[in-house]
Amino acid sequence: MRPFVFVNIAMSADGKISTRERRQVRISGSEDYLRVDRIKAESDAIMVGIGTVLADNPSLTVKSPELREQRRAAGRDENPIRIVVDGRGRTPPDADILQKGSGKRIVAVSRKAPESAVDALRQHAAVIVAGDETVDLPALLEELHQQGVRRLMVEGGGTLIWTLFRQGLVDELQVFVGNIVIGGKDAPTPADGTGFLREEEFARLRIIEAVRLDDGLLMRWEVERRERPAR
Ligand SMILES: NC(=O)C1=CN([C@@H]2O[C@H](COP(=O)(O)OP(=O)(O)OC[C@H]3O[C@@H](n4cnc5c(N)ncnc54)[C@H](O)[C@@H]3O)[C@@H](O)[C@H]2O)C=CC1
Ligand SMILES: Nc1nc(O)c(N)c(N[C@@H]2O[C@H](COP(=O)(O)O)[C@@H](O)[C@H]2O)n1
Repeated sequence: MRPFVFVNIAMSADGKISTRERRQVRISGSEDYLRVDRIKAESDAIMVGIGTVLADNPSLTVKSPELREQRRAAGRDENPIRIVVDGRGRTPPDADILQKGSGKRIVAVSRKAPESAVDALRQHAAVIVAGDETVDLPALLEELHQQGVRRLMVEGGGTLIWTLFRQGLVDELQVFVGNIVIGGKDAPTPADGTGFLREEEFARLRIIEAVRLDDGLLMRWEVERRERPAR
């Protein structure tokens, strides 16, 4: 068993999620940031890849005091469990995700992570070891489900999102398309990695909602369920 997994990402009108220097850019407007805060507060856990932690240093906390209070009133931690997928244990111990806000943190590492890095991370987070070279995502999701995570939000980046799609582990995709063009063939996109080659491999989506938000567009897609071989 695994949690319901939904991806939320903001991209430019030309399909980029940051610049080619991987510098975080503001793509969402204020309405979308409020929406993101809401869906974060509704989630049991929020997950990013180490590339995002190193590039953006996000805290992934719930920003609205009202939403944090609602979570507390419901007997939950103020913030969802914050998870980093980090094969080699490269999360800096002073990263905002480990330091800012209350609540649980999990760093998921592979068996390739140096023991010294894992020991340092254990001072700030629970560490889950899954996979030999990279993090074994199906095993991680199963473990999260066992720990009570039912609704998992994935905030990026493109490599992690691609791997989840490749392994058939995404249930819903929410994309905010902002009114900017970033350009650059090397600028990251919502699903990077190697990409599918054959049409029968493509993840197929059904539209749930498309609404105007800020000066952009919010699209919600359901991912069609089918057996897809992991490569
Ligand atoms: N516009 C937006 O909404 C967002 C944009 N971003 C942008 O995305 C970029 C970062 O994305 P990426 O470099 O692709 O990094 P990423 O955040 O997807 O992390 C990927 C890294 O995680 C590690 N990893 C370990 N096991 C893995 C597994 N099983 N599957 C995948 N990765 C695994 C690897 O070191 C891999 O390189 C930054 O430029 C950031 O600004 C990130 C989040 C949201
Ligand atoms: N929804 C959204 N819109 C944008 O325009 C963005 N640049 C991002 N980036 C994501 O938000 C994280 C920042 O989190 P904190 O504010 O530090 O909690 C960043 O790491 C990206 O995952 N998102």
